Amino acid sequence: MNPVYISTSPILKLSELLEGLNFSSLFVLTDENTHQHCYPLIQKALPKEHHLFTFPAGESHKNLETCASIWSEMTEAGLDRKALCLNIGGGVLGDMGGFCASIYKRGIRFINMPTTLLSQVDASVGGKLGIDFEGLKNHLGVFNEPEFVLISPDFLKTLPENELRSGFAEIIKHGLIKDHTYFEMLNFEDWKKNDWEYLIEHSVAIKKAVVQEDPKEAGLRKILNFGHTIGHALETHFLDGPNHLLHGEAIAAGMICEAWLSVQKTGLSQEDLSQIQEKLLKVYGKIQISKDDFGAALDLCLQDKKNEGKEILFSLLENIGTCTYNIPVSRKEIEAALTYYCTI
Ligand SMILES: NC(=O)c1ccc[n+]([C@@H]2O[C@H](COP(=O)([O-])OP(=O)(O)OC[C@H]3O[C@@H](n4cnc5c(N)ncnc54)[C@H](O)[C@@H]3O)[C@@H](O)[C@H]2O)c1
Ligand SMILES: O=C(O)C(=O)C[C@@H](O)[C@H](O)[C@H](O)COP(=O)(O)O
Ligand SMILES: [Zn+2]
Repeated sequence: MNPVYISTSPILKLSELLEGLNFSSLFVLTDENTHQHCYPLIQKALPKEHHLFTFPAGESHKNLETCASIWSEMTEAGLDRKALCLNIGGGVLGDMGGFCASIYKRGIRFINMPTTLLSQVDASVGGKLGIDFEGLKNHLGVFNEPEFVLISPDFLKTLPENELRSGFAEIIKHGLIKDHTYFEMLNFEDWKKNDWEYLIEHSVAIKKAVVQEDPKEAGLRKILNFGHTIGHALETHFLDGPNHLLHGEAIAAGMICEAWLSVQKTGLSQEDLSQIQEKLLKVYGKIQISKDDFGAALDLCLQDKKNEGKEILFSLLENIGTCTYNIPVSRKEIEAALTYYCTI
């Protein structure tokens, strides 16, 4: 895996790192918010001549149409194979910018500067790139590594609170799947008071260790997907409506449903379920799901990338800190998990 740097002097670090790369031109990608809040914080580190492209923010723009606009811009800017793409943004921008760079002229190099908590602790690390397609999360994509990831916790100063909370869900996931002590030390009572710098470092270490063992998700890496089979289905189902969910909000609900399934299927204790549920509900509350949503959510689970043939395969907990994968779960059982969530 290529290096992940965490630095409180992003201008100095980026200048130094850019010097080591021999590139013909620099293409900088931002969305409308990171253009305003993040680009100015590192502009001084960039060569005066660079090409800046900004697209609209949000999950609903993580699609082929935005990719087409990025590829057109890269073409108009005359980027050759030695060009370098700098992604400044959250998970949407990193996933899509990396994907566009990987496809353009069969691949140019790219760098990730993640600017949300979620992208700093999770999305920027591990080389999963892609976009949503026909209402399916990350349906088109590739595995490919950035030259490096440069994380600056300073970016978080302008991040809206609901986005910070969304990122916290992936941190909670890291504790649940790999590190009981980490889960226990998280502050759920007053979640905004968590020590983000420490959590970024520790979560990146957990994610790196898993990805290094299984970069292309042949097995072990599936544990990083705990909460995501049902979480993605909910995120996608509610994407364009009034009950729109951020990624982490959907995953938080998904983790409760999948912790319940873990009690039924992989021996998670009832006490552990109660603890997980209580802590997640304290931070995220309960999302509005009704029986009318179940059919669409169940159909979406059929498209999960962990599945094999017609079998829906989940990653489930054995206890807090240990996760197993490739557990077949029937439609009926998923429906029961959603019903459980509705009744808590
Ligand atoms: N590749 C992976 O391994 C991986 C892992 C987890 C999630 N993801 C993907 O990541 C996406 C979610 O990422 P996200 O939560 O970062 O969402 P995002 O990229 O949409 O960013 C959230 C919002 O915050 C704004 N923003 C970003 N940085 C800011 C800053 N510093 N100050 C002010 N505003 C800022 C953005 O413009 C956007 O409106 C989802 O599409 C999810 O599927 C990918
Ligand atoms: O890195 C991984 O592997 C993950 O599963 C991390 C997830 O948090 C992330 O949301 C990822 O994008 C999900 O990937 P997908 O393969 O389920 O689309
Ligand atoms: Zn995720």
